[in-house]
Amino acid sequence: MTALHTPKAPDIIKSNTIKIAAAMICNDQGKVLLVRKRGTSFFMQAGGKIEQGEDPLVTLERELQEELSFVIVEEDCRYLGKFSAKAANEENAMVEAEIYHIKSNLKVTAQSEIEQLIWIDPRNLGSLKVAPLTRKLLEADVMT
Ligand SMILES: Nc1nc2c([nH]c(=O)n2[C@H]2C[C@H](O)[C@@H](COP(=O)(O)OP(=O)(O)OP(=O)(O)O)O2)c(=O)[nH]1
Repeated sequence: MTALHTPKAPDIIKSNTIKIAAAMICNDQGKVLLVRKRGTSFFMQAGGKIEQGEDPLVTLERELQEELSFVIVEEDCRYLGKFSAKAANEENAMVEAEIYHIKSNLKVTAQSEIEQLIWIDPRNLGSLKVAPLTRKLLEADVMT
């Protein structure tokens, strides 16, 4: 009889990695836009899952359009890099994110799956419930 293979921690992490593209949208006052998706409690960056073989910027364009009716202006958008953290809304999963910095002073409105959006001061998160990836990026001050 063959023994059942019990996955070790790194296997679990590898098989439960959610790949996303997300935006760090900042305005001239140094505020950052965060969203809270319907039925969830964490505030996070707008964005979503990258489809198989998709260019992350194409993912981000689609997600920002869907979530905020926001159209990316190429010269205001800068790739910051790939970052990972524990996933916010799922047990035992990691999120691996392609992060883009976007400068914008446009008034945005929550669409479809977005229940709430807020502009926050990244130096003063207070007791706000912020997703681990977003907290990591804000604390690392990746925008500067
Ligand atoms: N957009 C986004 N998702 C994040 C962040 N941090 C984090 O853990 N996640 C997690 C939450 C979800 O488990 C997953 C994103 O899934 P989603 O459901 O929002 O993406 P989506 O709109 O493409 O989803 P779908 O309904 O089309 O499947 O990544 C973040 O900062 N931004």
